[in-house]
Amino acid sequence: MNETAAASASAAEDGEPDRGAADSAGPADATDPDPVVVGEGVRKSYGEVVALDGVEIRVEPGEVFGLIGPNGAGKTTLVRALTGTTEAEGDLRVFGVPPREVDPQRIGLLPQSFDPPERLTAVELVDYYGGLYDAARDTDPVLRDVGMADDADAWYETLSGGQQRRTCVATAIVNDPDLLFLDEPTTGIDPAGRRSIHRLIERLAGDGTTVFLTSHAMDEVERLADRVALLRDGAVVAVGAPDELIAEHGGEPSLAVALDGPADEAAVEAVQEALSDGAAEEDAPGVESTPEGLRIGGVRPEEIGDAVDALDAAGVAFESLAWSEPSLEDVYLRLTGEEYSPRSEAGSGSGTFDETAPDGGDR
Ligand SMILES: Nc1ncnc2c1ncn2[C@@H]1O[C@H](COP(=O)(O)OP(=O)(O)OP(=O)(O)O)[C@@H](O)[C@H]1O
Repeated sequence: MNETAAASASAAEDGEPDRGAADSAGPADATDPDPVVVGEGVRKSYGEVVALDGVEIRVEPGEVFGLIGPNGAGKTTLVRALTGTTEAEGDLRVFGVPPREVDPQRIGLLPQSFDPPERLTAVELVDYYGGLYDAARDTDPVLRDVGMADDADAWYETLSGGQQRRTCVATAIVNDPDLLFLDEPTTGIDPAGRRSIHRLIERLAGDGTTVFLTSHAMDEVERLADRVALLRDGAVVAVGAPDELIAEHGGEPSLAVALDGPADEAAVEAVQEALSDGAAEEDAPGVESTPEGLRIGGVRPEEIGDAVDALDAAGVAFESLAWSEPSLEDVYLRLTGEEYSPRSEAGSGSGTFDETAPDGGDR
């Protein structure tokens, strides 16, 4: 039995859920003034291990709320506490009531690990989970939503990892939940599958579903989340819209210069000196050695040509250049204290260049 079934079962074990109280919290639509999720001073320990250390969190109706943080930060524990699959201290409210009193019909949960109850096909599995609720959507359109219509009759255990994950997402949305918890929904899913899950999340959010998303894929969270909370050592250390967090904590745009290894001190100094030529010291871009070469900070796109001139003047022959804007990944790396790691692949807001087009061509 997985946590979805466990959540329903735990509600049943505790007696009939307090539907009156849940209903009085009102439907989860954009006009609902009450937060969907509130956590104040949430604590949870496993023996000596403090998994949650005073979490403060608030999720508004219709939001896609992203929860990020390093391995072991407490994300899954928080999801479990909010879905009533584990007990935690503090004040937790979902639709205005303690998690175990929420009408299970209103909640969808894709747990991090999923253990189907027995040998079933994808369609049988979604039927099974649909049967746990008073009202469920038809299975076929749910499987279509997650791109599994063509493999509906395949045994779950014979599906690829990505197909299995998409089937799991189907079990989490079969009851058309008002609040959907997705704990790392795209882990192991190929790029096309990820896109289909992203579109599905966008569509669900557009229809008013509140989505609580945990992920290690920063691009995914940056794209999907209205607001993001960064959890570190069991506490929220930053929360805000991705743009706000990037502006506050992401740092500056930079130019990654690929060499045949880390730049030595002399090369860093030479480039720094060439860049500083004529500029006030505080205005000169910062240069630092990286495992791949060196990084010049604070370079705007129109300044890439100047940076290339400085590299030439310093006698630094580079293999390629990659300019990038700060992203949520930079926020994550800075706030978690993990080592700065320049992104090498081109993505949104970034571009790669080679030496034959030092000004970046027609970007
Ligand atoms: N059932 C458990 N028994 C003992 N310790 C646990 C249990 N569940 C979680 N922990 C511990 O609590 C801490 C938080 O774990 P949790 O799984 O919530 O982190 P996470 O942020 O979801 O990590 P990941 O990104 O790796 O999934 C970790 O130190 C973990 O080892």
